[in-house]
Amino acid sequence: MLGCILLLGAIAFIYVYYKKSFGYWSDMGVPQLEPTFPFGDMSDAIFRRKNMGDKIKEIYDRMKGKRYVGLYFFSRKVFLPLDPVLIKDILNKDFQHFSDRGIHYDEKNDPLSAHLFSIAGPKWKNLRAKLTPAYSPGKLKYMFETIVACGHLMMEKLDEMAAQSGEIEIKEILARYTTDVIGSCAFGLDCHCMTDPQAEFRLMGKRAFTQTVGDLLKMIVIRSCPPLARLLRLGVFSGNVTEFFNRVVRETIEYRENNNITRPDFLQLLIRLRNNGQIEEDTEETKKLPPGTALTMEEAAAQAFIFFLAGFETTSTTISFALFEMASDLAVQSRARGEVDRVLAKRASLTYESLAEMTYLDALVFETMRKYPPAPVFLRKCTKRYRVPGSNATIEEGQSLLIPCFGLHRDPEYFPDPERFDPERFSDENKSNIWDGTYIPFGDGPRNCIGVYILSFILSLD
Ligand code: HEM
Repeated sequence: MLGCILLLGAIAFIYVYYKKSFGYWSDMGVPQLEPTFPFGDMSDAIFRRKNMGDKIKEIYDRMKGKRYVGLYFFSRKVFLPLDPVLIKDILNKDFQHFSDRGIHYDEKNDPLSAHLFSIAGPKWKNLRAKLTPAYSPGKLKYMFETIVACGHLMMEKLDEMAAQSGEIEIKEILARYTTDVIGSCAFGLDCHCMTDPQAEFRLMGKRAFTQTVGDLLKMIVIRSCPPLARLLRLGVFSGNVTEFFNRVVRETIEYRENNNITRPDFLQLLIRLRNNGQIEEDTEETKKLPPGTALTMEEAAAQAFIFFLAGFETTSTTISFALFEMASDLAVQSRARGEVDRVLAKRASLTYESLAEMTYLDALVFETMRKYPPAPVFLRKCTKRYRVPGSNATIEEGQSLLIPCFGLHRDPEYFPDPERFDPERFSDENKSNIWDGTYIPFGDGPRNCIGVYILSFILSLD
């Protein structure tokens, strides 16, 4: 009996607490929706009735005309800026207030989660500066031949499949292609995904992006109560995935060091960073950073892991949508094919330089990422109290922000007739008409996508 009374009391207390919390934004004069107990505004996304990108776009469309909206994830307060000028300020000019993403990581118990995408504060700043040269176009030139070789292998596989009857699941083939590419460029390993659909790298990549009910419950604990997640030692990824990537990186590094092998790949750059704390001669900027940046084995594994994770799914999704649009519009397809044929006719084989001549293909990829941004919404965490310019609204330290990339990209005010696929929007004549801050597939500001140069290779060489 006493137990029942205590339970009812606790539920009543939580209910009242949530109800009070749900008035936070409107009390501050920030527009909000109608949050429901206990999930706030996010029950559709939590229960997978809608994906997060679609849910935030729905809110974006509904609240269009406002500069920002206040949301609730359970009782947590989340700020959603809608105005591209404000978004640009948050990501660039006022970056010092929003330098983190607020993604859970646990260096001690789950070191693979402590990668460039998730880590925070000075540690991120330091590592980003040290890793930036590894992602530069100069360093990436060495990957060119590897990517071309993976592309040839895929063409052979597609020819073989086309000769048989039946459908081809192109997204799966492309995921195997991009896994092979990233596997060679990041780890220097031949992952064999194109020849073997059950290759371990492919299975692990698939597992990392699949969410089981157990994963969902774990995520709810991680997002709503990070200290409890740490106490329970909940890993962000499944145990198999963590164990696999830690092992691959450790074994490969040890093998290279014991046998004095060096290879022109991302792992080699990490090995140098691990041993020397730097990749290149220190620049004026990196000299100013605090010392002690040499990576541990676990930290190196985490950086190779994010290179893999951030790389293979985003690029295979983009190529799949580009192929879908080309299959749906033969004029677009024949223009792209004509350009590739013209450029290739000038040379015996594909070269690094020839990519720069494929301007229509470039525009086509840009338009694909406008219509189908692989990261439809991305995150920031407020690290220093922020007064929203031109208003009385404030964002407090610790609160999260969602950046509505998908909403902006499909907003008819910025991209007329947004459902129409039209690479001409990104032609040399037209691209200057795109409003600043409305096209952000790679994010923006100091914490934008570090892989921009690599992916232009992977996408164009397909
Ligand atoms: C179509 C392909 C890709 C898209 C659309 C994309 C998009 C993004 C976006 C939106 C972010 C967050 C930006 C922000 O918060 O402002 C990001 C971050 C990041 N991306 Fe990509 N990405 C792609 C491919 C890649 C590739 C190929 C790599 C590496 C091989 C990569 C590595 C990363 C990393 C490490 C970060 C975190 C950077 C940091 O926090 O300092 N991405 N990406």
